[in-house]
Amino acid sequence: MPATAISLPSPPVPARDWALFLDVDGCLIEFTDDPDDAGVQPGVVDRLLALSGMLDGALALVSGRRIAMLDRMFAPALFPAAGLHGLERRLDADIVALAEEGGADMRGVVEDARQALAPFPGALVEDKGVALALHWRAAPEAAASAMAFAEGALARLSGYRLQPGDHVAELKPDAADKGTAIAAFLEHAPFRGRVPVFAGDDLTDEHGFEVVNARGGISILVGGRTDSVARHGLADPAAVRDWLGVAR
Ligand SMILES: O=P(O)(O)OC[C@H]1O[C@H](O[C@H]2O[C@H](CO)[C@@H](O)[C@H](O)[C@H]2O)[C@H](O)[C@@H](O)[C@@H]1O
Repeated sequence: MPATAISLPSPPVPARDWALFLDVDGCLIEFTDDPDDAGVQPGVVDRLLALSGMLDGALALVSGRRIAMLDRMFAPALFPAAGLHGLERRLDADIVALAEEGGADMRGVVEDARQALAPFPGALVEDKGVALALHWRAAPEAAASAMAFAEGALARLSGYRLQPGDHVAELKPDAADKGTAIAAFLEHAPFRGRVPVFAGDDLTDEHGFEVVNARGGISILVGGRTDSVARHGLADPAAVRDWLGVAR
């Protein structure tokens, strides 16, 4: 039975035998109206690098963003990462893409999405190549139109699924999710054989929580969602940074 975040116990302090997986938006960093305005607070990168050293490198970012965008946000660090909700992966040097860039069908959907959201100032279309996000954080009145557009567009995109999120609807290939990405990392050094720990806030993170729970790990819901399978909770990104030991 899912529990409310407020009833979830806090996670233990990070331990040397963990494989630590961290979601980004809404978990490590606060939400902003425009995804391009989101930034990583001072001290976060240095602390994550220190934690990665403590874990012999077993720390990865697991995000809906592209890995190239994560690299810009967390520069100069290049952490192991899963991007696009698991469709991109980097264990050490190279980024492996599990789905091809969107073709003509996707280009048409992107153009039509821009038209569908044009009447709603502040609503945004984020073109991620193989995936597409329709955002309405700054235009809540666009929510129903964005969801209706995304549901309708699925018929035009073979092999795609709708990934709902926090003030966002995303269209992405159904080839992977955050759970399959975490499971794949756990097959390889330095992640293999460690206690999997995953912190995240959104519906896409539930796939990761399920994998971590099934392996006896530690799942951590950030925020107050009430429909999660996570077994631990933290209130917000500031609490996540405190838990990780980021200096204030
Ligand atoms: O898996 P995550 O790292 O949490 O990424 C999920 C999506 O995050 C971004 O959108 C979210 O954050 C934006 C910036 O704060 C916010 O404006 C938006 O409302 C949120 O949904 C990102 O833009 C997406 O591509 C990610 O999939």
